[in-house]
Amino acid sequence: MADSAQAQKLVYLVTGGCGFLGEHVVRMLLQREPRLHEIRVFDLHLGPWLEDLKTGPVQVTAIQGDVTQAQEVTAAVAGAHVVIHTAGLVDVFGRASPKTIHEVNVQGTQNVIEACVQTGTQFLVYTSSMEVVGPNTKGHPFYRGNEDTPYEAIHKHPYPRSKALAERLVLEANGRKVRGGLPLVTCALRPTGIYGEGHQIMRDFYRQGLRLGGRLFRAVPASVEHGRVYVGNVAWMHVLVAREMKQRAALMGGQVYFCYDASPYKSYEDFNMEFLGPCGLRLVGTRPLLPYWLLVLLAALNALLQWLLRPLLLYAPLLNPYTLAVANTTFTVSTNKAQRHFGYEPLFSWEDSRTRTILWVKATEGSAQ
Ligand SMILES: NC(=O)C1=CN([C@@H]2O[C@H](COP(=O)(O)OP(=O)(O)OC[C@H]3O[C@@H](n4cnc5c(N)ncnc54)[C@H](O)[C@@H]3O)[C@@H](O)[C@H]2O)C=CC1
Ligand SMILES: CC(C)[C@@H](O)CC[C@@H](C)[C@H]1CC[C@H]2[C@@H]3[C@H](O)CC4=CC(=O)CC[C@]4(C)[C@H]3CC[C@]12C
Repeated sequence: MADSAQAQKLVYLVTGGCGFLGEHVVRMLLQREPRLHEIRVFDLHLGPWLEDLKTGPVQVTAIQGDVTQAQEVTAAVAGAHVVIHTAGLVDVFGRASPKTIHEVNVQGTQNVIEACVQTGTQFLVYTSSMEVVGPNTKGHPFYRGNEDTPYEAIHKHPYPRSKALAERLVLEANGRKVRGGLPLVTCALRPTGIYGEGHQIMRDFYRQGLRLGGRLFRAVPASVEHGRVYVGNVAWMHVLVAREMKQRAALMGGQVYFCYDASPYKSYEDFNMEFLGPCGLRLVGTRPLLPYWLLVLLAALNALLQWLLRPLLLYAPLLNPYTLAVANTTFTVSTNKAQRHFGYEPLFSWEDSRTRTILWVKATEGSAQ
């Protein structure tokens, strides 16, 4: 919102502000949004690191709350100029029930929208996902696609379904009159697989490799490319959209934007090795060591075990029918819509993103070297 009132002191609310992406958004706002008066960090689980942010000139307000509780959301939104809604259950491993995923990701998003309308907050940025598009259940590749590329989006898994429903709510809310009579301006950002400092799945792969004597075993063909994007660039895109959407409401309102940077197109596993290799791990096999049908069988066995063990414990391995299917389907984006609409350029180069991620992985549990 680059307007003449540069001195205007703004109040931002970041839901999910203590999550992997959310923390980077909070820190990016503090570093690169000069008009901030207050940043409200709303999350079910508040991080201890928030206390360290309270020593600066910007008021940092930690709010422990649940997006499924409308009154808690309304109280947190009231008085905010901008809401960046990243909170969500990012679960493709069967940890949460489909009902809970829907309640958090869809009803929670509806609560945020209604809170903006009821309290007069005019700008809402929603963290959507590539999964709103695909990969679809037919395994159709999405190769170097953009926001306008035709693609048969078919969702059966609770997570992508919830993201698609929530994104539609956000885009349809664009233009609604908020309290005071001004129009609500909404945007949805679609990151591909986010990586970087704080990525728990990367940490899980690292730990798995350490347990296996410094080795990981290829399960996905190197030819299956997956788009990935550095968390710092995703955070930067959120900050930039929030800044520009007031001046460019007619152009940006109700739009979706893929999050992208210069991260290379590689298979999910080969991309992870860009970071895990320098930390001492080795990816065994130039092609999958097990035939696909056996991987399908093992994934199904994992799903069965999860169901059988659920009354006793949570068994949620990385390999399940959904993760195997997604990992084995090419999904890459090539677009410049964010650059054309609001001047986005990645803040972090591939080299910088890679170095930062490697340093983080090494710091998590020392190096395997
Ligand atoms: N991690 C990835 O590769 C991608 C993530 N996204 C989206 O980015 C957003 C953030 O994802 P991550 O940072 O990866 O996940 P995360 O799990 O690290 O962060 C989500 C945050 O939301 C909070 N949260 C969950 N349920 C809540 C509730 N009921 N009320 C309030 N807060 C709640 C969690 O405590 C957590 O801090 C999500 O909306 C996700 O769908 C989109 C594309 C890729
Ligand atoms: C066990 C092997 C088959 C291994 O390769 C499985 C990898 C698998 C855990 C990941 C492969 C693709 C990932 C997803 C993708 O990056 C898109 C996503 C978008 C989101 O909004 C949330 C995360 C995720 C679903 C991501 C999750 C992990 C993978 C399935």
